[in-house]
Amino acid sequence: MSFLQSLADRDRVFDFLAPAASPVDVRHGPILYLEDVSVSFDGFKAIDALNLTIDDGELRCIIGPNGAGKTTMMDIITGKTRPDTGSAWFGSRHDLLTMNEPEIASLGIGRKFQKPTVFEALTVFENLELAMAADKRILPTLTARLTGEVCERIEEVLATIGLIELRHAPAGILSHGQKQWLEIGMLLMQRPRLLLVDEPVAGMTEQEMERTAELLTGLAGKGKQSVVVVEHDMGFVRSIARTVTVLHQGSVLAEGSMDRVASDPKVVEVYLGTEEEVA
Ligand SMILES: Nc1ncnc2c1ncn2[C@@H]1O[C@H](COP(=O)(O)OP(=O)(O)OP(=O)(O)O)[C@@H](O)[C@H]1O
Repeated sequence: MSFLQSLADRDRVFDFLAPAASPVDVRHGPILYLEDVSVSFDGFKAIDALNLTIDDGELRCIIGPNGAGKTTMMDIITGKTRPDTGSAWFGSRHDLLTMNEPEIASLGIGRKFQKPTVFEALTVFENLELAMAADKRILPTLTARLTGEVCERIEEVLATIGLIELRHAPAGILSHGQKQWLEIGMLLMQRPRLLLVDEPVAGMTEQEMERTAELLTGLAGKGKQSVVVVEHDMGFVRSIARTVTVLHQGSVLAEGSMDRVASDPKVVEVYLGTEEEVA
């Protein structure tokens, strides 16, 4: 069938005309809701009856010793790992356990892995442009109007991540911290509602850590993004944390303000004898 013929086919739904996934509904509850989630690997319970609730616009830090289940929890939220039991909802409409990874990403859940994976030969601007093109709901070449919108969004994101001056620089010359911000920017291009960020400040200078703290706290907000940060650096967690969740052996050991969890004897006990220190 020719393209013109296919346009005349009244029953055909084109990808670029299809409505975007129904928006996340947070009117009556949290943006992310995990209930009684468990998963075992070869009989070992990596996640054990985990309950976690993240509110719209919240910035949540997740801490826990090595092997506590932090990565596995992120894998479950993004559809990479399917739990054996439990439920996982994105707002009140989207049952995450019925969806695959691309479907979950297109709902507005973005994940930033620890190592930055920007395209080094492309400029900062081009990296952001490419991130937008990866959004199947937008055809960047469709019309000039769309291209204008894309450019506007890129400018907004450049300002948010503090890389306006470096927009034409190849990503390969950026510092480690700047690459991390660019990758966060690439996620922002698709206007996620929930950002999962894994160890964002590992390997950063003090100054870069401060800038990252500002960036992440600035991103979180009702109707903007909710941000979940998994981080080992306790100084950084203290600098950004409102609510901290401590994972241990696949379930929540403690939750509350940094001061509250840091003085919880159960938390002190699991961190004793490890390299990390809750301070
Ligand atoms: N695919 C898998 N197969 C077998 N075991 C796994 C698998 N994924 C995770 N595990 C185990 O599950 C437990 C939880 O691992 P996970 O990586 O989620 O912990 P973590 O809190 O992210 O640790 P870290 O801080 O070291 O990254 C660990 O004991 C790990 O060895």
